Amino acid sequence: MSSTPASSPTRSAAIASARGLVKTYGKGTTAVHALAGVDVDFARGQFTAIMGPSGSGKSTLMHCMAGLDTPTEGTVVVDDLTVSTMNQRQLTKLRRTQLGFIFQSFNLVPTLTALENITLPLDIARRPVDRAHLAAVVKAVGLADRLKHRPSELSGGQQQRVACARALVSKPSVVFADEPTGNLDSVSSREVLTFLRSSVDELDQSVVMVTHDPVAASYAHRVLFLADGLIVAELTEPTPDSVLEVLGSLTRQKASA
Ligand SMILES: Nc1ncnc2c1ncn2[C@@H]1O[C@H](COP(=O)(O)OP(=O)(O)OP(=O)(O)O)[C@@H](O)[C@H]1O
Repeated sequence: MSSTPASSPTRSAAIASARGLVKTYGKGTTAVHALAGVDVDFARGQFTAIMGPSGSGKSTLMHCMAGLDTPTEGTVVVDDLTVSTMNQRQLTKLRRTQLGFIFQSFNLVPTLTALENITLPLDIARRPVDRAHLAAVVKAVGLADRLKHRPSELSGGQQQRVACARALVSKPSVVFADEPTGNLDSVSSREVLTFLRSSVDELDQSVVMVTHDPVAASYAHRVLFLADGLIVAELTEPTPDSVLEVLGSLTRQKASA
């Protein structure tokens, strides 16, 4: 009998997790505890948003999870691989083969077409392009008639949708998105967020997104709230109003502390 991926005893329910995650910048009296002992599980096949005030540790958490930064203490596991003990060569391979990234600033190569940008990670890794998956991703981001355009010939929203397709085309274990709608108007933001959500619901992707925007967070299945380097609250099935309410109560707690 073949077992489905979800029921396999060897696959954990969390696509990425951290235990006792500490990140300290600097030393002695000038030390900044960006992460102060975070325990977190990001569910497989879910869209998770990370929110919190400026300086609460959101980017640091994402960077430690994605092997872009090294934790001071604690363990990070992504798709059953222990990231926190990897050397630079292993981290590079992990990022190239297992992870997808979407940044606020799109980070497309200006001289390449949209299609060449999308397949670039596979070309760099010398991996074959799964044509059926590429077609599904291109269709999902609604870029089929823009594939020959260069980034300068695309709107900001279209450029970010190219970046989304690039992040997904290699079927990564998890996509990390850092403020993906930070440079977009509300219409383009909605397109990108709808795509990210559908990549989870329809393409079985796992997505972790840092955002300041309660509307963006409401597209996620779950929102985690950071304050002073710790996860202090969470919401499932968020709405913009419920997210704003938690953010407001965190701000009030901070003001009265
Ligand atoms: N390379 C660094 N060197 C020193 N301190 C750093 C460094 N990176 C981050 N920090 C500090 O760590 C803390 C957490 O930063 P981080 O960027 O993770 O917060 P954030 O929640 O993502 O903030 P923002 O919403 O403003 O982007 C802040 O106090 C920040 O100043």
